[in-house]
Amino acid sequence: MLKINNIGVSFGGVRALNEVSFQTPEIGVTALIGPNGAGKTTLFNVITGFVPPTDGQVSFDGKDITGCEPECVFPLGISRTFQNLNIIPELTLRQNMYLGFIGKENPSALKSMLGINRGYWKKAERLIDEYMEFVNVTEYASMTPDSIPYGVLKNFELGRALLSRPKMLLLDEPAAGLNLNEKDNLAGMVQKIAGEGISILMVEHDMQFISSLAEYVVCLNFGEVIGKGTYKEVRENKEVLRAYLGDEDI
Ligand SMILES: Nc1ncnc2c1ncn2[C@@H]1O[C@H](COP(=O)(O)OP(=O)(O)OP(=O)(O)O)[C@@H](O)[C@H]1O
Repeated sequence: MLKINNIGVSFGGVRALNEVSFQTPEIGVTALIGPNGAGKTTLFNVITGFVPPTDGQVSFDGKDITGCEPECVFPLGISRTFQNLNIIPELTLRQNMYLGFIGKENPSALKSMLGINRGYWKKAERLIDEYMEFVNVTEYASMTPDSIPYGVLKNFELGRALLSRPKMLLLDEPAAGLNLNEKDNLAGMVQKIAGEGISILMVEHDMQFISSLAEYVVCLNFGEVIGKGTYKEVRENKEVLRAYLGDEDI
């Protein structure tokens, strides 16, 4: 589905990614792991068009999307969440949910003002209700983010990313900052989403969370792939262990 071929990214003198290649399975969950600064978020930014690669190609569903900007990548069916919450503080949760439509479908503003495309907005309202329900945030719909628990806001971001009904979902540290109960709930949701045929690529540090979900794992260190395969294969990979634990602990 997603093919990363020889990707390199340089930020001035910093080589953030170097000759990164892997392919995600057609369906299921792929985890992208690696120590801090390994290049995980940079790779997400390359895939979603926020950072153009210096070298290499990205293809999705057989289409070359290298260097495509976010507004071209998103309508192809790639949706994402960010490491930090991307929520407008002045808007209610429900109002923030509308942002999940921007860029996928662009209803005419004039028709909306004249009330000609009511059907579109009815469908949008229905989808918003459905996905807020799915991620268990309905009871917070009319509240602004400052009075909503962090775990709820993380769930909300997942729901908003689903609103565009993507083929692939990129989750940047979805379990970060969640308690055990919240992580369990999130794992259940991720499993359901994957079960519906949406391919998931997630950056995550929580190994227990990864082991319970990911069919395929790719490990980066200093911008390079140092291991890929099943969770078990990667966990037993000496280079991966060295990157996480240091030489003396192996
Ligand atoms: N816009 C930028 N300008 C310059 N250097 C950058 C930029 N973005 C990232 N880097 C550098 O590229 C490298 C990879 O960073 P990146 O954020 O992708 O790592 P990461 O694996 O996501 O780390 P973390 O787990 O801490 O989020 C780091 O050395 C970082 O300092």
